[in-house]
Amino acid sequence: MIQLPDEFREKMKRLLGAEYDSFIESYEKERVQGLRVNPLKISKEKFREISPFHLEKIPWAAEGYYYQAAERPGKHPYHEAGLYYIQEPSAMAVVELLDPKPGENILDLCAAPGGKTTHIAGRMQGKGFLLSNEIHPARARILSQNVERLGIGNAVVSNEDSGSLSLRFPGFFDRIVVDAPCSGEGMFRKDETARLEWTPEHVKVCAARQEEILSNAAVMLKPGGTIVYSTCTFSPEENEQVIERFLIIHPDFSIADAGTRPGLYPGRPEWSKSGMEELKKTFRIWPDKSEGEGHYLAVLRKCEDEGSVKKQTMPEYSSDKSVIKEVETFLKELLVNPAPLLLRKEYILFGDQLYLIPPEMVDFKGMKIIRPGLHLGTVKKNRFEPSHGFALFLKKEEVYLSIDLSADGAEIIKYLKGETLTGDISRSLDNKKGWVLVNTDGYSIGFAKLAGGILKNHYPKGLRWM
Ligand SMILES: C[S@@+](CC[C@H](N)C(=O)[O-])C[C@H]1O[C@@H](n2cnc3c(N)ncnc32)[C@H](O)[C@@H]1O
Repeated sequence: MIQLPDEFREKMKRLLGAEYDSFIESYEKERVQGLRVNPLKISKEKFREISPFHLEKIPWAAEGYYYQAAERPGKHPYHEAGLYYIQEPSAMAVVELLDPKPGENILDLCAAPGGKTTHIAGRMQGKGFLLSNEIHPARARILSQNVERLGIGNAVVSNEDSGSLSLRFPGFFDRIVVDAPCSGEGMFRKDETARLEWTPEHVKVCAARQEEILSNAAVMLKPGGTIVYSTCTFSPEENEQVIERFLIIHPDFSIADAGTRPGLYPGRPEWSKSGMEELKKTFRIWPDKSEGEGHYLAVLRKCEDEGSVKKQTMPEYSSDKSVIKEVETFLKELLVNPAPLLLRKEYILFGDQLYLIPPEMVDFKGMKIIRPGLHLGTVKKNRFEPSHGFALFLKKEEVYLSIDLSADGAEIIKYLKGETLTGDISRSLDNKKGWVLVNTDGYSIGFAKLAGGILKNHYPKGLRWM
């Protein structure tokens, strides 16, 4: 049995009373593993058909499945093609409750490594604007890689603190996720560091930080908008008590009634300071009652009549004619139907890197931005080189030149290792030349460049399999 902090055990015993034995026994069970299908790439029905894994439905998550730990889906070509995201099952409840819609402005405030962001983007279907923010620079880069891997084109990845963002985006977002940094008691089965770092003082520090982040989120929400607050911890100080204080300080907010959900249990008013009955409408996932590690969730709604929303200024899009001509020529050569992208004019150049930013993104001068939108590629002298992210965004049927490698074959492994592709594969493209979209079982995974019958591998060096 794993070693739990003594004070944690005592506290949970005090809180749970008769329910304690069952709770503590759950630490003797194996942790459960989940993956979430990425609808930007594949439908869940199709994925079930082609999946080499033994999948079982997660009751509270439309795109979520349990898999067997020994199957290691993180090491499969489908993972590199962004067909799914590996995510702890209870964490999938957050976006279910958020219920994002195509066309909305959505903020994921504490977003790395990207579980909620990739889930939200799947629901948005490429329409609307997703700002995905992470305070720690190294974690923000991992988040950006996951946005790329899942082929997301309408997200901006930023590296800001919540206070700075709130000055920039007052009343701007329809929905916000605050998946707050917490003491991680729900991670104890899988994460030794969370067990070692846990102290009652750490719980208090987390609670103060959560209140600050949630207050900043409140500023950025439109009247009538929704925040989902969540943690992966059990302590009432970071859950019911944070929501209780938030509602007292923000009378323009209330807890939304999200009904009942399979596997989700009511919040505990008796663990708040005032016994606030409304807290019953928040949710808990318990590791002994549901097949998940544990979570707390609250859906908060801002009332409708909050005065006018500040008008935002738009960014200065790149107007460099030679760059735009270069990329437009490239898109016409690559794409069967380039019109939808050619109509877009929201180009931004970061050095020699060209991005197409979501049209709703406001002026971001002075902000720390890791990924300002869809990364189209690098502007070189008299030519344009497409990015890996653009390959993952595209679909096989959208391009003139493509090859398809079986996920079970040797060629895909060669490609993922960065080797040059020769023989039958390049011959299948006759004497053509140019950028070729590489697919695995029909799903885009990267680019190669065809010249003289040889396909030069453009799978990024940093991602290559050893
Ligand atoms: C629970 S994790 C987020 C997990 C993520 N939402 C996902 O689904 O993959 C909390 C995140 O908050 C970040 N964080 C830490 N301190 C913060 C602060 N003061 N303000 C905002 N975010 C913070 C952490 O770096 C961490 O990435």
